[in-house]
Amino acid sequence: MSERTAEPAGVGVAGAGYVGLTTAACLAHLGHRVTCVDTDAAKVTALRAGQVPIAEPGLPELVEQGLSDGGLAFTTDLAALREPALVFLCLPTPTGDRGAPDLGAFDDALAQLRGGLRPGCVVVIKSTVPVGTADRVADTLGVSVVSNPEFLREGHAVHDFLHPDRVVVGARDETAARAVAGLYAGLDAPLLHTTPASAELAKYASNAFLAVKASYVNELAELCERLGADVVDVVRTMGLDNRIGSAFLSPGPGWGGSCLPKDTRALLHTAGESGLDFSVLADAVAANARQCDRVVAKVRHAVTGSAEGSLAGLRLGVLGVTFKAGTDDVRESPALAVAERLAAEGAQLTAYDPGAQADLRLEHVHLVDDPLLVAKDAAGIVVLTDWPQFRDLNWAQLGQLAEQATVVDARNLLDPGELGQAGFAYWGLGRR
Ligand SMILES: NC(=O)C1=CN([C@@H]2O[C@H](COP(=O)(O)OP(=O)(O)OC[C@H]3O[C@@H](n4cnc5c(N)ncnc54)[C@H](O)[C@@H]3O)[C@@H](O)[C@H]2O)C=CC1
Ligand SMILES: O=C(O)[C@H]1O[C@H](OP(=O)(O)OP(=O)(O)OC[C@H]2O[C@@H](n3ccc(=O)[nH]c3=O)[C@H](O)[C@@H]2O)[C@H](O)[C@@H](O)[C@@H]1O
Repeated sequence: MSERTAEPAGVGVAGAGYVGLTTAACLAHLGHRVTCVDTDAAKVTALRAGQVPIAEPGLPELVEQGLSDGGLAFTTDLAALREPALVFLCLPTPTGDRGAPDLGAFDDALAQLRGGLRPGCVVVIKSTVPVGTADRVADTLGVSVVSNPEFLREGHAVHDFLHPDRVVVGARDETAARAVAGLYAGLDAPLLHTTPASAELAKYASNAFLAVKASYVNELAELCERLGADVVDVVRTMGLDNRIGSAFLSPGPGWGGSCLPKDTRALLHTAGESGLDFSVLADAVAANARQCDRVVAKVRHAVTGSAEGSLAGLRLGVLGVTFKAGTDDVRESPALAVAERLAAEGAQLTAYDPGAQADLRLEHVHLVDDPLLVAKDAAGIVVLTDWPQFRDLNWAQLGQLAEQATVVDARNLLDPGELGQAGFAYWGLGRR
């Protein structure tokens, strides 16, 4: 169903990744005329043919719709951003030196846009960038700049863009703020007008808070194990308190992905530069590294029967390589971090992931397209990503194929009772 409500406006989008492509396709869906520019020629060619290179539900349909009704166009030519009244910057900001974001791609685009934007153009920063960037961009480009950070989750990108919990517009210029807010007029979401600095910091603060929450629950799971409590019951009890909320309370092999790790590093860097020892956040990051160690230790113990056992030469099956369920993204995947450590101890790893891209090749892991192959002759199976499909596998059959029916469920995804009935020794997190 079309959600065209606002006045059509010419919009340019620089970057056609998770955020840029979603922004472009969704704004076209909302009735705006959008030109999306990416320097990756192969990506642009594919997009022009309606091929969406990332796994995001609903995105291919919106791209197809935009291409066919003419509301959405793709190009490699940054000069196409001279015409639109609003230009979104959705460029990558990966980790650079000492945890600070690497703004190389972002600044390259700025250099190309300098002097080439139409008078009165508003530049909108959607990339996650350090506090002060909007003001710097305004000085560089000589136009109004609005900070409008994005909060979508991978795997839910279209849904989250069209149904956001909030839209934040950080601007010094009231007219520019109104122009950006107007783009979202068709959405039912609280709109916050802030300074650019507050909008920029709110983005980092949100991701960092999620990271702290996930690290808290991972440490809590360890405590549950030591005290003989069940973390599933403990977090269910916590989550029913509205002040805490039930989201982001599942223990796992650590939090990863393309954003939480880099954004926590960036915020720690910013805090450090300003002289603040943001120790709560630093501890959450350190706890995340320990979580990988814990899962590796648990696998060692479960599979060899001893905390000091050797994994050398043992075949292990791995379920999940993406950083979470519902995505094809393996950037900073905790599953791969654990796999790499297991491989370093000499284990031979065969992995299955329902979301991994067909051409994905991994250094330490043999990827297969059938979960049964993961179990074959395995000394143990390790669940590292929370794909719900793993619950529905024929575990009795997996148990028969395995040399040793042991499962380490590093996502607490499976039902221990059912696994027991299927003949497995079950090892979860925080629930022994
Ligand atoms: N991935 C996510 O879920 C979210 C990401 N963000 C932030 O959004 C920004 C973009 O992230 P992603 O979309 O994940 O990145 P991505 O890596 O998926 O996409 C970036 C795109 O920009 C293109 N590009 C690089 N340099 C360019 C240039 N000079 N001109 C035009 N295109 C260029 C690349 O070819 C690529 O297609 C980052 O700052 C990230 O922190 C914010 C919220 C969610
Ligand atoms: O800035 C970004 O890029 C985005 O980063 C995260 O989104 P995303 O990276 O898609 O991933 P999440 O769903 O937040 O999961 C992050 C990691 O935490 C882990 N996690 C999450 C929840 C939980 O209870 N336990 C847990 O271990 C996940 O498995 C995953 O490894 C934020 O949730 C988005 O709001 C934000 O826009």
